[in-house]
Amino acid sequence: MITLGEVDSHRAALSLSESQARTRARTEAEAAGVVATIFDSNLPDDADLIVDALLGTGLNAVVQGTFADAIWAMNQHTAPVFSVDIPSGLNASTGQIMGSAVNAESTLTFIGLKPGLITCDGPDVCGELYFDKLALSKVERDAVPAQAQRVSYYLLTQDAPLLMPRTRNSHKGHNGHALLLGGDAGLGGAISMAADACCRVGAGLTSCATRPENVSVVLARRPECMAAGVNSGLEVQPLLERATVLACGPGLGRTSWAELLLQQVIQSDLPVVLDADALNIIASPGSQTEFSERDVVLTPHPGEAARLLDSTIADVQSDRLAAATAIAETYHAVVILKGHGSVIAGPDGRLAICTDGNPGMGTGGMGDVLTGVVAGLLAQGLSPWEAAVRGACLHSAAADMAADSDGVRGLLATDLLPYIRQLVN
Ligand SMILES: NC(=O)C1=CN([C@@H]2O[C@H](COP(=O)(O)OP(=O)(O)OC[C@H]3O[C@@H](n4cnc5c(N)ncnc54)[C@H](OP(=O)(O)O)[C@@H]3O)[C@@H](O)[C@H]2O)[C@@H](O)CC1
Ligand SMILES: Nc1ncnc2c1ncn2[C@@H]1O[C@H](COP(=O)(O)OP(=O)(O)O)[C@@H](O)[C@H]1O
Repeated sequence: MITLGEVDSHRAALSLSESQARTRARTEAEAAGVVATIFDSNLPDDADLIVDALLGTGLNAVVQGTFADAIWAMNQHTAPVFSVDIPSGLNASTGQIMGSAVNAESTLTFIGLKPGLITCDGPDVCGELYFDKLALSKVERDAVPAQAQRVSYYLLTQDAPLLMPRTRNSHKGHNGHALLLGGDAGLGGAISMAADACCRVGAGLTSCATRPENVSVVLARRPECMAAGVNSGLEVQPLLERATVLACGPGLGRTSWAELLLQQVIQSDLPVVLDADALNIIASPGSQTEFSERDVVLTPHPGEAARLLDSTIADVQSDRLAAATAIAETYHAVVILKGHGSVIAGPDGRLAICTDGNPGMGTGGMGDVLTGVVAGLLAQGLSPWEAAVRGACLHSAAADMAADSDGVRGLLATDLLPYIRQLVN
């Protein structure tokens, strides 16, 4: 770990402007023994550490000119780069690289953890992240309102377990009955994985409504799950009457069969998780656009989020917090905007960013497992916000454990299941 003391003793400074603040910074650096030179496209070959204090949290435009040259030079140099507050070129609010950004070995950020450090491209460029609240008092720090709460499985379980222990006298009826709907032709795996995850997170009973040809797929994978083949809304009705929580979307497809199932789900007043094609269908013109009287969790990936907002994936990724908030407000639902640094947004404006997870999760079926996890947590009585925050962290932390055990590449959605079970206990 690089400490500030070590940094002070190294010769590394860039001087690009003569503004008052920079002049003062340079004066103080020189007083501390730093040799200041005008940047001329080259950095000293013999530097053994580069301190990047070039651009800060106010950056809101693409990096150009000498600044871009300096970032390029730092990234080409063999010495490790230590970024002060934020890697230059990274947008502190959104985590977007503004044209180019420093690839830091480590970043020491001050006073507050900037959302851009933990979502989108932030984790890729900030390296090891350290935090210092400086010498500010709590009153001074509280004067800078936090944009979002950082959440992780570790942080959530520091003082209490993720889920309350069960009473000895509890039975399956106390742990909820989740009904999962989806699994069009050829997509039976999606609903089957969601159901398995729902069972493993601890739902008392798990049922599926799927295409008749997928019933055997679900039962072969998880005989504890009850699977019904459905062709019409009438066949869904009795299943809805037995359920306490719904989830709809994994492998649902976009046929009239899918619309028929979703219609039954929308008409119910049970708590619900909507994912994948259920989101694509509600995003289409003339569909249901808000759920103000109901407990609803929407779990879009950036592609689905773009459809919900009638926007583009690039727009969603350019400000993930704003996109998640816009969906939460429009649909009056809790939203998990998936991807690295999943953003959880509530219709009341609450925001959290999950810092668990790894790129091994970029494989088909991972989101289907998350749907089952969140449904299983709702079934056990968590509020939509708690189910979304705890579900996202539990899912990603399980993926981290699986990746720690056998590596990132080749990680499969079903590899998470034994770890999910460990983490809920
Ligand atoms: N075994 C099974 O049965 C499985 C069944 N499945 C079922 O298949 C159905 C179709 O689902 P789907 O998500 O593959 O299709 P779709 O909504 O068009 O999304 C793709 C678009 O989204 C984007 N995108 C995604 N993530 C992103 C990110 N992090 N960051 C940025 N962009 C991201 C991506 O953008 P790109 O970057 O590629 O342009 C692409 O355009 C659905 O019912 C599902 O349940 C799957 O679950 C797999 C296993
Ligand atoms: N690089 C990454 N880092 C952390 N989490 C990731 C990463 N890539 C994907 N994920 C997670 O994996 C899941 C993928 O969901 P989704 O795209 O809906 O998959 P699918 O539709 O195949 O089931 C989400 O929970 C997402 O947050």
